[in-house]
Amino acid sequence: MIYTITLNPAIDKTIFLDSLKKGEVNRIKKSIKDVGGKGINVSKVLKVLGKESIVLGFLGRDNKKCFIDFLEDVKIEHDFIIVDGESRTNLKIIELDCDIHTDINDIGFSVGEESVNLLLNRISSLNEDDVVVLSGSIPSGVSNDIYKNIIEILNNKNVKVILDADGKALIEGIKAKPYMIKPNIYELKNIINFDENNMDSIIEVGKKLVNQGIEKVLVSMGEKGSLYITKNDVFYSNPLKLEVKSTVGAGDAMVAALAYGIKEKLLDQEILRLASACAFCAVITEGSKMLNKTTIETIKQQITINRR
Ligand SMILES: Nc1ncnc2c1ncn2[C@@H]1O[C@H](COP(=O)(O)OP(=O)(O)O)[C@@H](O)[C@H]1O
Ligand SMILES: O=P(O)(O)OC[C@H]1O[C@](O)(COP(=O)(O)O)[C@@H](O)[C@@H]1O
Repeated sequence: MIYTITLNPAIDKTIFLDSLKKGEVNRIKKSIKDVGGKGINVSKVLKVLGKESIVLGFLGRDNKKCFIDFLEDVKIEHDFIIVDGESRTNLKIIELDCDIHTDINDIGFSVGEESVNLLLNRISSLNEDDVVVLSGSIPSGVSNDIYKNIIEILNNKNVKVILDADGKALIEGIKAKPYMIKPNIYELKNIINFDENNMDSIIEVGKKLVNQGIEKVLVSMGEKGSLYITKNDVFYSNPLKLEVKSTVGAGDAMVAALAYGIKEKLLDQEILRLASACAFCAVITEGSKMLNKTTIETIKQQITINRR
């Protein structure tokens, strides 16, 4: 089974306005809401790809219904630890005049030690064939080394872990050597300094991480495409020129393809092709709505992968 772990779920509220004027009253043209948070988004894409997954993590008691209703509606299994308070709402601002997309992500609820222990116990029951996705920010009350602790538990059981995190959670997490990581270029820059305009420099950083014991590193570079670095290969997925509707969930769509690829034992090149197709499909989809499988298949045919 694939388990996705979302410690800090979110309702993504996307608002569309002509342009954001700081210090003034702004009028919204249109707004949409999606149930999100990184792990939940990964499970949504896995569902579209035809793979079952179970969503674990924390959920705020006060608005848990909208998450649970949505997941049950799309038939995604879940087993959350319910905590006091409300799961956050993250604001995604789209300025139509200048096509600038801005994310404002809330801190979220606070989680107590007892809830953390309940989650760690749940994770301890996973087995060798399982794949685990750990992604997103860490809520307050939870230590920055939670991902490191979880990876250590799972590595001891030979469970493959994909880590998609930022800042201290990523720095700590990679110390435990997860099977895969999917940093975007900014997340990677936060942990190691390199020249982001030089592809060889990015590859060198990826190889360094692989030499430290992380098997595969997928570096996503927004509109510049992505690099997949493994022990023996480096593949580059070329960007596609698309009408960008929302980049929210593009990284999560890639992570879903990584988990799918592990389970289906796909070749690295095919994993990258699928990851790119899912990401591009997310980019042409409004908010973080469910993707369309046929669109993913169509985009897949247009993707060029080069060995570097
Ligand atoms: N503006 C864009 N134009 C085309 N593709 C994009 C764009 N933004 C993201 N993507 C696609 O989505 C992938 C993930 O996006 P990225 O911004 O790097 O990750 P994250 O969503 O994790 O921050 C990219 O590698 C690319 O394939
Ligand atoms: O946990 P974080 O880092 O605040 O991120 C949460 C946000 O990430 C998302 O999962 C989108 O992530 P990506 O754009 O990186 O795929 C949103 O649904 C959510 O609002």
